[in-house]
Amino acid sequence: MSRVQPSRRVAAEVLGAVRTSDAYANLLLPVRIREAGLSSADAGFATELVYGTLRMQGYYDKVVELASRRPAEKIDGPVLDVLRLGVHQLLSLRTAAHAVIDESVQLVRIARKASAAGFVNGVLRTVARDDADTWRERSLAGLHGDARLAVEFSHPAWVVRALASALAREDAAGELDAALAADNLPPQVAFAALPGLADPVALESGAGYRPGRLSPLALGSTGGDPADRPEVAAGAVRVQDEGSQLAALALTRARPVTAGESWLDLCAGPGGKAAVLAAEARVGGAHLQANEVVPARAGLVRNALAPFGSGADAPEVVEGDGRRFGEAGARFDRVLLDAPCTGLGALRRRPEARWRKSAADLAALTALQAQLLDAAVASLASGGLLAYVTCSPHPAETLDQVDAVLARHPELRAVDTPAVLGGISRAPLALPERGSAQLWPHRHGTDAMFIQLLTKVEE
Ligand SMILES: C[S@@+](CC[C@H](N)C(=O)[O-])C[C@H]1O[C@@H](n2cnc3c(N)ncnc32)[C@H](O)[C@@H]1O
Repeated sequence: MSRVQPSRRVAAEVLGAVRTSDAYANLLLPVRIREAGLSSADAGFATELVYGTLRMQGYYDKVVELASRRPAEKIDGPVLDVLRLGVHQLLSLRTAAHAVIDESVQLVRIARKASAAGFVNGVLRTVARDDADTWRERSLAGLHGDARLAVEFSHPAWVVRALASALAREDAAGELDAALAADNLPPQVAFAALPGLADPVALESGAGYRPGRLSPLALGSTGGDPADRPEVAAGAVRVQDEGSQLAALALTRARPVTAGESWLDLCAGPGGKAAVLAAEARVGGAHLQANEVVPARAGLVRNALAPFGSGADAPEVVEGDGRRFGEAGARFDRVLLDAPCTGLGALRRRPEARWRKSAADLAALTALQAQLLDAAVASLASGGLLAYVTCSPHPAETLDQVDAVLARHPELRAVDTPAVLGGISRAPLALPERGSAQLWPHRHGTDAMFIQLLTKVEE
């Protein structure tokens, strides 16, 4: 047992928990790393093993099937975890075969699957006999179209089709390979310096930061643990994708803020965009209400907004179903609907997400999105501004929702969102000339956020 490197052991445990108990790798892995007392080098290796294996799982299963002549679903879960980890090391990390095979055999023993030790040994020896290019050719032989891309880029076929149709709607079908490949690369860490609490220009020349790329709040990282930075610990600087920053700023900066405006964040958990809204609201003299239906996530929103205090001008956090805002009640000058969605735009940072969601989840999500959109429209004051945002490029969650809400509500008008973002971004944004903005990892280096501003005409 002692012959297994602790990082491999932690990685196998996390893969097991992701498979059996719906654990989130990004939440569980840091806990397991801490509990195992891994050095920072071992922690980095464990992270690479878990994230890399989960992202490429679809492709690795194809390799395992060819090498074992057995369908992956017929292989015992803990044994398959060890094989996936082994294939990742052999084909992507190019780790020495003897180390991978020896430790993989130990790992199945630790998983109490000693009877599979010979099988694991044989399969990984077969994989190690050929190089990554040979396995790639072999895995793709005879496959065409979506099925080929699904294996090559390790995405479920329905996700390949969703990305293809989103890109085709922008006349950018030729970018599909680049979009799929970008989902398999780790995102760069980006920070948001919250207006009024931190100054990105002052920080960007300091230790640990470099200038951001698109968002005027953004800072890049030169490495190290974000939690070690005092301004991060104080909540003045947050880890946040630049696409999310731009989505929040589209709402707050599309037009000047009038003191006394009231703003609503309808689906606020865990509070990343709410923090940007709260900072912008304070600077402009607006008041923010942040709503979240899941109590634990409402708690996260409270934590996210804690640096803004509890005075009369502090943001208010409320709990409940956002659809209740459609009933009679307060009207807001600006509303953010960052809707629950498939999350297909954040596959880089949630490595297991692509295997968890299915096309069947889409129908329930799109129905909820439409209801939340109706509530957002109802809660919007005349002349008010609504930002409909998803962390998904799936057209059923983005363009189709926008077309449908405009058809249901003749009082709504689409705002030229690429033009608004063009005025906010530090660098030109390659966006198609239509009313909606779709950011892409391969093109913008952000999550694939969709942003559509809408306004209610004055009655
Ligand atoms: C995409 S996330 C929001 C992310 C958030 N804006 C941020 O930047 O941190 C969507 C949130 O909507 C919440 N949600 C789901 N259904 C809801 C509903 N009916 N009413 C209000 N919130 C809901 C989810 O719990 C989730 O926290």
